[in-house]
Amino acid sequence: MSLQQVRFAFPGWGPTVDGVDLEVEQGAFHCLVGRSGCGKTTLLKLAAGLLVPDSGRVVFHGRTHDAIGPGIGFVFQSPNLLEWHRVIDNVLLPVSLHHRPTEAERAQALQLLDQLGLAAHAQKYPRQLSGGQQSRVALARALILQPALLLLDEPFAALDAITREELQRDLLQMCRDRRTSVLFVTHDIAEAVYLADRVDVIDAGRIAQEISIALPARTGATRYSAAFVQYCAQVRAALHLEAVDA
Ligand SMILES: Nc1ncnc2c1ncn2[C@@H]1O[C@H](COP(=O)(O)OP(=O)(O)OP(=O)(O)O)[C@@H](O)[C@H]1O
Repeated sequence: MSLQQVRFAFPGWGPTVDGVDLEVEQGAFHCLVGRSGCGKTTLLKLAAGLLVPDSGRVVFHGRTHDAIGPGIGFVFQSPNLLEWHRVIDNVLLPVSLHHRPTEAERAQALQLLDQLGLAAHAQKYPRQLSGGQQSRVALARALILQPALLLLDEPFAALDAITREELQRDLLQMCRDRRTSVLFVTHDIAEAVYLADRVDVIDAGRIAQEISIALPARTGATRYSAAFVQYCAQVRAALHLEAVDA
């Protein structure tokens, strides 16, 4: 997926996205980091085709696209589950919009839930789940059609630190296994450095800096490594945040 010289302004306002070039290669994991209001969500909606650029192009699989199709999964900050559907049927929702799910598709949904530690909860309703479990269901729903590209807008922002770390680990694993390309918006510098191959620092609707992250396979120890701390410092500097002395 690539954004080429994308510009966008809300009617009556100055540019929110101001000439962005961004390329997400297959299997790559990119994080967009920036201050509140810098245009991250708008950029993600442009990438999804939920907004249309005033100029420039969004290209997905070689074509300019104009709507979220089966090749793209989207996860919002809140899980947005359908309260009157069981967990399994929430996961199968993107399938149900096209046809009645087959047994094979139900098995696939159950497998996804199993990978996310939710096999025992498939028949429950969303209100019977914790916030972290609901986020996992939203992730499973976004993955059910095996999208080539996953767009996530601060999906773990409302979660406690422990649940968040577990979900970050599971998300990385699932995207790596499927070679899913990811564009992930977050305010959290450590989250971005842990997840990303590349962090794009956004400022006033532009990419202010691109930072490639070359960490070995992420494990629990990664967050305490010198290289990890160094990358966080680099992102902080790009955001003009006060330096943290080692
Ligand atoms: N519908 C709208 N009409 C006018 N301006 C809007 C609209 N939606 C967003 N904006 C403005 O566009 C700018 C960028 O918003 P956006 O939601 O993309 O920022 P963000 O970086 O995702 O912020 P946050 O981190 O707080 O979620 C903000 O100044 C916001 O006020």
